[in-house]
Amino acid sequence: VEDEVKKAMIEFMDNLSPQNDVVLRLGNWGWNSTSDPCKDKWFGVECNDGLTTVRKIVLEKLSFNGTFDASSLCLVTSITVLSLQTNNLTGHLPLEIGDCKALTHLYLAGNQFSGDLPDSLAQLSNLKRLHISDNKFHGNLPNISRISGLVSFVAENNELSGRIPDFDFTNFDKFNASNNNFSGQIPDVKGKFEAESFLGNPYLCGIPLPNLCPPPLKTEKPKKISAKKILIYSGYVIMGSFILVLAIFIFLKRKKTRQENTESRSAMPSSTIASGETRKERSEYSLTSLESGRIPTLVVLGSPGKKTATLGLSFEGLLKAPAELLGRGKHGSLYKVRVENGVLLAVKRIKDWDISLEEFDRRMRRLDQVKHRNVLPPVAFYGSEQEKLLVYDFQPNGSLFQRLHGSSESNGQVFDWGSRLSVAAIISEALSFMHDELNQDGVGHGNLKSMNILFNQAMEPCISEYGLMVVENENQHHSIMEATYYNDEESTSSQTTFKVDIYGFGVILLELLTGRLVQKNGFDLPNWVQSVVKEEWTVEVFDKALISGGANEERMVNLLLVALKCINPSPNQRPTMTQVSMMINCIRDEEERSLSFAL
Ligand SMILES: Nc1ncnc2c1ncn2[C@@H]1O[C@H](COP(=O)(O)OP(=O)(O)OP(=O)(O)O)[C@@H](O)[C@H]1O
Repeated sequence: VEDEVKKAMIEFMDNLSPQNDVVLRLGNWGWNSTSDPCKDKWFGVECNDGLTTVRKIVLEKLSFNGTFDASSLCLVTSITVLSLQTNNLTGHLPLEIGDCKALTHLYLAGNQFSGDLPDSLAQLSNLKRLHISDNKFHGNLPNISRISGLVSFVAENNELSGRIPDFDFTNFDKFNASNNNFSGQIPDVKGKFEAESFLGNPYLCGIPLPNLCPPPLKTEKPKKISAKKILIYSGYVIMGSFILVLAIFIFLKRKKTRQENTESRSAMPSSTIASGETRKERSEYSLTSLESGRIPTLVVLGSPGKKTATLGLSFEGLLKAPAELLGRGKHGSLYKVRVENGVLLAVKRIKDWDISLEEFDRRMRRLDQVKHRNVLPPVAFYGSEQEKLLVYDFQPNGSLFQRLHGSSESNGQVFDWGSRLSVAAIISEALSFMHDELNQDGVGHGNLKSMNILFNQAMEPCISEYGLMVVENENQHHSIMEATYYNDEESTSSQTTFKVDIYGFGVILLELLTGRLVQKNGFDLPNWVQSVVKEEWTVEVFDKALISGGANEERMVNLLLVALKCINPSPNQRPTMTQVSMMINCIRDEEERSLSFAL
């Protein structure tokens, strides 16, 4: 370990325990300039395997009564875990804590710290656990909700005030803000924490506390309407009624014409259902923007014996059915629709897809020909100039995104290393198959992400929404993260779409390995992993749940290497999906061999 590091650590220790008797004790514990923190195993210090870098400092229950000199300690930028719990440390938490950039765990509970928490805490973007309970911290919390990987915040018994930041509680396993002076509405805790986590804050309100928040104050009194205005409004009403009568007249006339049209089209093949746009009931979504000149048709795909086809799916039935909005992505909205016979469907409504109707029709029929058990085929489609509808069977078991980042109670299952490796292998095989089959057509997935990996009835992962995007000219409207999919010179190649998928798949592998969200509040998973890996191979990247579950580190590193190949900034350097699939299968074979040895 370098001399500067040693010096900084000794300085930090001198401030922690200014009393001589402790310094004497330290004589036996190391912490002096003649020895090495790693090789001579200073008390409370843990290093990397090569004994060159200090990783953890744990100095708990030692009755230290000095101060925390972060300006010295944080010169040791490699520290990931710092625990000074249960001492008698006083003073502020210094601003320089923000320089301890690698920190993942910061435990300061059970001391006499006081003052405001510094804003620089919010710069610790790798932080997972922040425990500061039983101190005298006061003031507002810094914006630590921007730290996307945070899984616990424990701060009971302080004097903290202001609002509780809008944390994303989805990944949290511990949270306690009780016995402080927090006020205002509690943010949505996603049902993960009970009242105990918030009790003892007299001005805090809302779920999960029993006291509801007061309704927002009404600022404006209704104004009196003058006689002049009444006259104007009555004019509008009369004019409105006249327009309404006219509209009904035109509508009835058109309806009659359409009925005649429909009758004359009854000789069409049974898989193509023509329908008019009249309907008495309206479901939550409406297709009012359908252009009038064209009679919309719903094309039902699949063999005639296929379940959904025989259930007599029709466009009109689809429109009438009750629909629930599941999500609004950047490419369109997704609805869960229960059709007449009780079957649940997922209907994707895409607006402004720059694809001709002929190409859309050709593409959907082509996709219908390429079948893989782990790729969800559309069961029907509808196309007009302005919008396209894609109908899929509804998958009841959620997405990979939910499985990784949703609450563990919701599915009651642990997502262990074996299952994650298996998901990676299955999806890579399915994608490799699709890429091979559709190579000539140049149709890739185009929007591969963990939300588009769904678990079917048998809990097998399936790729959904394959081929819904035209990638060639998407550069203009891609998000910041996706911009890295492209390299300017190479983006015009017809193979771009496949390379984009490989990047997307690499990111899914990173999510499986780290358990972290891809991108949130400025956090960028690929960049983060690359920066940690660049320093040196480290287990810090991996999801703690995998490590505590006994996952094999070597195989995790091997999978990480595959992921890094996939997210290579230069598309041409990325492997093909067939190569990726082979690499992952090798890792899976090794895993299986090791399991059979263990038996
Ligand atoms: N067939 C399906 N069955 C059940 N759930 C689905 C189905 N298809 C998608 N979902 C889920 O519905 C939600 C919304 O899906 P949607 O496709 O609108 O999101 P998105 O992929 O983020 O959007 P976009 O592709 O426009 O970026 C997601 O959680 C997704 O996992």
